[in-house]
Amino acid sequence: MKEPLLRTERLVKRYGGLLATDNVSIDVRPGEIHALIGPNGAGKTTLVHQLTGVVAPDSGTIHFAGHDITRLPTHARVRLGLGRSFQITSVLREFTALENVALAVQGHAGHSFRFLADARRDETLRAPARRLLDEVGLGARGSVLASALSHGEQRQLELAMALAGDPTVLLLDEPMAGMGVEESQRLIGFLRALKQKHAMLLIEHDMDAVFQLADRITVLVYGRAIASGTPGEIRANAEVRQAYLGEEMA
Ligand SMILES: Nc1ncnc2c1ncn2[C@@H]1O[C@H](COP(=O)(O)OP(=O)(O)OP(=O)(O)O)[C@@H](O)[C@H]1O
Repeated sequence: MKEPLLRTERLVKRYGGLLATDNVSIDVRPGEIHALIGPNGAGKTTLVHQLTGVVAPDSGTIHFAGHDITRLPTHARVRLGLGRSFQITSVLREFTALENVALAVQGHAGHSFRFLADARRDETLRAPARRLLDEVGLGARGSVLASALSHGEQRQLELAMALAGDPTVLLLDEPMAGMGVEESQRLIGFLRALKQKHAMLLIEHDMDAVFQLADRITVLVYGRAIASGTPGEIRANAEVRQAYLGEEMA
């Protein structure tokens, strides 16, 4: 079995008397999509916030790429290759898709001395930005203003912007939210193609997408990881069916 890239050990986060994450140990290995599922309030967002450095755990550790990152600030984690997409990326609506990705490439390359206007024209930024747009299926939409993209396309754009940092692990927070069936299916195809280069921790409520995409699934209920395994194992797990999946997967 491959060594994990990202690993938490017994992560605990309390809010007053509530255990939002209760000794959660989870890992992400090279080439895989590991999905984290569970009912509302199970602690998924709290776990991701601890991984990104937004929330400090009360106890437990987080290791990434050979480093103990438990107390590192967010930007240091990003620099090590821990990326995040959705719900934080700031797409500039009045810039084109290509310009947005070029700016993300610039941001990750640390060219902060350049002016914004330059970044939009700079071929050394636009060339990798074009490749990233191709990778997420937006190659033909580079010259379209971000504000004119469909909801699904904006999600693809955010994904391209997250990939600009070439993350070894990508945290995806509900990427399918608000998407129609066709858009979700397209995104599933792109994510599947990307996972060899960018392992992923996927938080998603759309169980069809989860069971299509995940190599492994961990189920969180009341802050506790009650089961972890392949999609087949999770589907067959009596405790999971009772606590969460219910009739949905019957
Ligand atoms: N800042 C906070 N202060 C107090 N309680 C919080 C805070 N953040 C989260 N909680 C509580 O911790 C628990 C876990 O919440 P969290 O948002 O992590 O769950 P979730 O699995 O992401 O839910 P959802 O699927 O609805 O996004 C919930 O009971 C929530 O009310």
